[in-house]
Amino acid sequence: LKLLLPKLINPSSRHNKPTLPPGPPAIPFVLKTTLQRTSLFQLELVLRQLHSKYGPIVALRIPFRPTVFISDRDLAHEALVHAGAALADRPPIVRGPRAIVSNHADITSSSYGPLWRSLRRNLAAEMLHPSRVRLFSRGREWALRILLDKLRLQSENGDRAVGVMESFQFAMFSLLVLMCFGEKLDEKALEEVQSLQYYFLRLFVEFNPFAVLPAITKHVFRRRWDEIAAALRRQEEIFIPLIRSRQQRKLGRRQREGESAGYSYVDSLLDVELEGGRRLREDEIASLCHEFLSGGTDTTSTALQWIMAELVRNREAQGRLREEVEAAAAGKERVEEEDLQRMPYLKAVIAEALRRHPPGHFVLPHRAAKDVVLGGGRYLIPKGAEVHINVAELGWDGRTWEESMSFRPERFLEGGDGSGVDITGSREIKMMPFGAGRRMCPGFGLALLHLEYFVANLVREFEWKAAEGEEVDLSERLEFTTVMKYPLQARICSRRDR
Ligand code: HEM
Repeated sequence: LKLLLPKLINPSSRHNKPTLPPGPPAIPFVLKTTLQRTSLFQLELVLRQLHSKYGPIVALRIPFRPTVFISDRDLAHEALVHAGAALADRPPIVRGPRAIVSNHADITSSSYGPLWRSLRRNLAAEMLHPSRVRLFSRGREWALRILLDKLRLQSENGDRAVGVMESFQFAMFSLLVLMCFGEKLDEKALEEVQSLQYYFLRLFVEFNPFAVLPAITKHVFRRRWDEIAAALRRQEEIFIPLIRSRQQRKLGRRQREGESAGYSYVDSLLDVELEGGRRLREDEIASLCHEFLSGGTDTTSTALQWIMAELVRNREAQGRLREEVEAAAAGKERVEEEDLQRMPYLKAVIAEALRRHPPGHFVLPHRAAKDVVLGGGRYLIPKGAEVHINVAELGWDGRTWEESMSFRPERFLEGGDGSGVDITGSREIKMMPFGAGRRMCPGFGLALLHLEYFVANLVREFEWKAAEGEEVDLSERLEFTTVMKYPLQARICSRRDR
């Protein structure tokens, strides 16, 4: 390390060989430990300063695990697409709650290998392929009804503004639970599972006392450890009977009564054959269900809230969208899925909101499986380094986007700077709310469908206005996703009473 450090810090000793990207001097061990215990995502402000000092690629010289931050679209494309395979790994998960919750069986934190491949292929082909997604159109109608009923009740509040995020989350969660377990759970059960999900999500961004020496810290923070273990047990108590019920159904011995769907994520997981022919255990299936529910609900409802917030602020955009929706679904009770294809402005509104307010400001951490060189041979990302890409900064880059901080859906229509943008980033990256490359979010198609279907119907059903005399505040706050600091309060007036 002594030999290496001067070279890393002093660029003149480079001799044109690729070197670690620029950055502040070596970070002492104490800081490394703190970084590991808190979330790197909380460093966003510090990073902005580092990027303005060192440029679009910055390395923190953390001993044994240099950590690289990228906020430039070409470098991001090089890292995620060209060098995709070498940077498709994930850092090992820090021990403690994160590891217990994922139970070493989820897609998100699996290293780039056979387990990840089997699980991801199963999710993509058996659940998220358009032919599978179509199986749940009745479920989407049902979830939409839940949402509209809740909002209608809220709108009876006269002209007062009401908070809408909880209703968004509940409807989205009900739908994901139906897709996951094939069952419509009652409201009480749904609320309990949902509150457990939020409990686990918070663990990701809170201070993690078990990251260092868990064998000791778990005794020091005994109460907290026991509380997490109890929440996990409770989640399994709820999930495992639901999993068994699908297994019985598969074996032709249907046990549970009530409404159930013909297909579910659990059904696909029961059929997964891992390397060596092993099947997934019940507790592993439970972890994957947890991942499906948390991955699918929180991000999508966060995005939905940002979209509706922008539409409340931009009455002109809301009016234009409503006209498009009315024309495409004329004479129908609801906007149906096939109508969405005739709504370019709706797609533009959603793309613009995802650019301006990506629910995740960073992709999940990537890890270099071997030495990788980026920036035309200039920067070395050594094996074992962590790589973080700043999704939000890419979408706000003034070199790519005109008036990048304004909400202007028109830019995604013909002739605009976002026209024809490839959201998967395979050709080039201009924005990447779902990441890009091998680890890109497999749920992006489903998320876009849910957003389009819900937004079109929400705008058709209600007029959305700000609270009397107030403007919607777009300040941000980091939870698991980047949410509205002041959750949206809107006056929602049914358009059926006009
Ligand atoms: C608006 C909604 C959503 C957004 C903005 C979003 C965003 C992301 C991002 C940025 C990543 C990390 C990519 C990377 O590390 O390079 C990711 C990964 C992932 N997402 Fe999503 N996501 C959304 C919805 C969903 C849905 C609906 C599902 C599933 C039903 C899902 C499942 C996953 C999974 C399993 C991964 C891990 C992929 C892997 O490691 O291979 N997401 N998502």
